[in-house]
Amino acid sequence: MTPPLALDIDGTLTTPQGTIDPRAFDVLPAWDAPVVLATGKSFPYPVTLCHFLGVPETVVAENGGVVLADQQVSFTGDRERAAAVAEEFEARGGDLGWGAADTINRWRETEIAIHVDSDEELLREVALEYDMEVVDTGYAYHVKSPGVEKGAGLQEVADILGLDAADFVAVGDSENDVSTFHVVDESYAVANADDRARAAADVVLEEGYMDGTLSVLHEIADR
Ligand SMILES: O=C(O)COP(=O)(O)O
Ligand SMILES: [Mg+2]
Repeated sequence: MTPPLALDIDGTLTTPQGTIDPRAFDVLPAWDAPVVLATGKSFPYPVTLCHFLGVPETVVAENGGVVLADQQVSFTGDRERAAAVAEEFEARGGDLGWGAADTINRWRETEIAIHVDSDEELLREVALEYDMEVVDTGYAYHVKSPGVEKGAGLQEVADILGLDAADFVAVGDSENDVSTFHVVDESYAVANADDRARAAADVVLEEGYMDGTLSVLHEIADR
C-alpha cells in the first residue's frame, strides 16, 4: 500500500535555486495516499502550492503553528510574543531583512520569520529574554513559541484524517523537520540537510533536493 507523505518544502521539493522542482507537479497529484506539505512558510504558501498542484489542501504551516486538514484549521503559538521579540530586535539595531511589503510575515499568524543574513546572536539573545525559540531552517530564522513543531502538526493532521502518524513517510532537510522525523516510523534527510536533520533521520539520502525526494518516492510508491 502506498504510504501517506509528510514533505517539507524548501530544500526538499525545491531546486538548489529555491524554486519548486517541476517534477513535483507530476508525482504529487498522482500519489495514491494523502500528501501533507509541512513547512516553515506562512499559511498561504503551502495552501497555494496544494491548489496549483491540484491536491487536497492538507498543510502544516509556520513550523506547526497552523494546521489545515479536511477543511479544519487550527492555530497554536503566541504571535504577539513573537512580534514583541521582532520589535525589540529592531529596537536594538537588528533588521528583519525583508522588503517593505514583508510578504514573508504579512500573512504569518503564529510566529515571525527573520532573514538568514540578519544578526543571529542578537536575535537569539532577545528571543531568550522572551522565552521564545529560534529555529534555523537554512532559509530563515523563525521566532516561535516552545512546543510548536511540525511533528505536533502532523499528529493533528493524522488524527483528523483518521490515520496513524507513524505510517507517514517523511522527507526533510533541516532542524524544523526533526520533530516530524520523530513522529513517523520512516524518515529521510536529503543530501543537503543540516546536521540536526541528518542525525534525526532514519536514512540520509545520497542525492539532494528533489532528486533525493524523488528517489524515496520511486522506492516506496508501490509498496
Ligand atoms: O520557510 C522556511 O524557513 C523553511 O521552509 P521549509 O520548512 O518548507 O523548509
Ligand atoms: Mg526545509
